[in-house]
Amino acid sequence: MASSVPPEVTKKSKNRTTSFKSVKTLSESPDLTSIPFSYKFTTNPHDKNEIVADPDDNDPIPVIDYSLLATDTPDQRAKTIRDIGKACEEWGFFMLINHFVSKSLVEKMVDQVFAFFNLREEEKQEYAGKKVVDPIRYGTSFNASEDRVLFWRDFVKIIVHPEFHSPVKPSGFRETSEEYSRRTWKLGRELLKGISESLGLELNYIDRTMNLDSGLQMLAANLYPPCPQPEFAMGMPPHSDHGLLNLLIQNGVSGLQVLHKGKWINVSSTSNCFLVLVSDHLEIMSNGKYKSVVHRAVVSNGATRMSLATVIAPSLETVVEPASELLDNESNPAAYVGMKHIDYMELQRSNQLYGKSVLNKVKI
Ligand SMILES: O=C(O)CCC(=O)C(=O)O
Ligand SMILES: [Fe+2]
Repeated sequence: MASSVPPEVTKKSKNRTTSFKSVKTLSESPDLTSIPFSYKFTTNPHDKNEIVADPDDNDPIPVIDYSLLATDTPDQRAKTIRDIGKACEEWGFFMLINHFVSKSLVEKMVDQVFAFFNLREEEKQEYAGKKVVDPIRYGTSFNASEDRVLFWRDFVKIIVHPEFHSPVKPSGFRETSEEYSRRTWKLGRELLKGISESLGLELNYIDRTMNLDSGLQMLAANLYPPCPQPEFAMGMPPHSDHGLLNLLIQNGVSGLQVLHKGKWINVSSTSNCFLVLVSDHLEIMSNGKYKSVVHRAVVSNGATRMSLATVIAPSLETVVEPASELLDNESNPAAYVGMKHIDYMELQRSNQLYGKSVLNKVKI
């Protein structure tokens, strides 16, 4: 049976009992030719019957040009809002180009995330927290005490709104992540205005009802070091995210796959483009009109992959339920029960991460 608790690191950090062996440390062992049993799926986790494909020219991944949403030309804005709505309905996902987060800031942020993961293990383990609302939480796998098989991934999650937090090291992380958080928060809120309109609601509907003035923004960075047996390991299993939107960037190494019409579609990385994922709370508030996208991260034995998710989410105290304006007792009754955001996060944290298992718990 696979052990559910990762092997201890030899050196424990001060005052911590939760130390673990990171995948980074493991992957750097000079004699590693196979993965430890605790990371190994006994059957190939990339099921033989599943279809993995590159995007089809006849059904391409939707691309939204942000500059056309921000334009003063009403026709162009209206068309972009329709395109966003279509992408949220048909894919739960789109690529965003021509936005206002500069390429140099994105590159600096990627460098800082790598610098964080390159700190000494004891320095990172200072942040080996347990609770979903720990302001900074460094960990491995998804929920190492719950996961039956460990995932080939280390992560750090940092809450940056409503209060900004940053690890002290590496130097420069605070300044870069503060600016990056500010820009992406603004971008997320602007996108949610367009999304409100695409649902036929007033511009500020989501902002207001999700209490975004005190909304939760979290930076979630993932590191996927080279894996000697990628066919038996998984970086992140199929899942959908909590929150409204996830603005994802990656370091130029592919590995993200989204589930679309029963196929896993490889999403390659293009420069200075955000991958925008519809998340569970947008599915709930839209009463299922927009579907949160199921996605996963596969690993390889090539270069280290890094991804950085920026979660744009309701305040922790907000009870998220279908928007009453969209409901109709006869033709569109509420399909989800309301739940506080923080309770939803706890539910996700205390369960195995798999598909839409958490969302299904609030479905009527
Ligand atoms: O690494 C990726 O591309 C996906 C990351 C992800 O799904 C997440 O952080 O929720
Ligand atoms: Fe995700």
